[in-house]
Amino acid sequence: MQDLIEIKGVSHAYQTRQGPLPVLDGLDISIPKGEFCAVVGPSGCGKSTLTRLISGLMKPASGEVWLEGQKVTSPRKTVGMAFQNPVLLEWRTIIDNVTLPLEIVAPKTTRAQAHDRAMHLLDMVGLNGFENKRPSELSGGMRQRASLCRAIVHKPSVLIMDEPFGALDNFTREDLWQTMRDLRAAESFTCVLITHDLRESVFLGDQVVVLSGRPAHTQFVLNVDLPADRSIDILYEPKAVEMLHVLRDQIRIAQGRDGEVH
Ligand SMILES: Nc1ncnc2c1ncn2[C@@H]1O[C@H](COP(=O)(O)OP(=O)(O)OP(=O)(O)O)[C@@H](O)[C@H]1O
Repeated sequence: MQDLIEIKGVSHAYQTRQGPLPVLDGLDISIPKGEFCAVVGPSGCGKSTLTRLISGLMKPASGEVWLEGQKVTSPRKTVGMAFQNPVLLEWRTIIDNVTLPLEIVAPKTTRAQAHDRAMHLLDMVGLNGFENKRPSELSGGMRQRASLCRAIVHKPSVLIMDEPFGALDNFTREDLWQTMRDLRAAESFTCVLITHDLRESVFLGDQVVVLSGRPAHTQFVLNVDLPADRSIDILYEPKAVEMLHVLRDQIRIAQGRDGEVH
């Protein structure tokens, strides 16, 4: 089967006043349709750069990114994105924030269809009853739930998330992991998650890709051989604990290659 996301020999450097800054170096990642790929690596190794390349916001200096059998050369409608900062528009209600992508990428959607789709998702993430609130009336975790709904409201085939749970406290974060697990079971997207949290990568991932220090290549790929309907408790079981040890060792190796880690 053809992989839904293929990153083939991708290298990239930023032009800075000090000269070129090589960030990615011959990166290879393959993600089968419907799979969840968590990407971890030392700070500053190029993880966010990778999300910009997959989403088509930037072109790699060399190598190729393919989505659904097509080479990525510009931003695509079939991609949804969620970031650490949910960036909801304060002058719109929560439901109007969630339906926003439909106005942009699917303008033929009727108001009733958009409303039903958004309410379905808000219900799934536990925000039924908050649809007419403004973003500032919600907690950080609730805003991030709304942001996840907005990222998938147009049924993207690819969901790219850059540290979406990074600013939340531990308990809220674990709640959001479970919400993400349930959304994933109900909707059919292929996912790339950038995270600094190894437990998050094991809980949510089908594979965890460890990037080396900058310029990053694929240092290690862990196949997360755990049941799809995993609960948080699974993270305390020996198999998951062993995976976390392996990943921690890999991060140490990656950090050793790049002196600039915090
Ligand atoms: N537009 C840009 N111009 C120049 N340098 C950049 C640009 N964007 C990012 N960089 C640099 O490229 C490197 C990789 O950045 P990137 O944000 O992709 O890393 P990251 O792994 O996501 O970082 P973190 O883990 O800290 O979020 C960093 O050293 C960063 O300072």
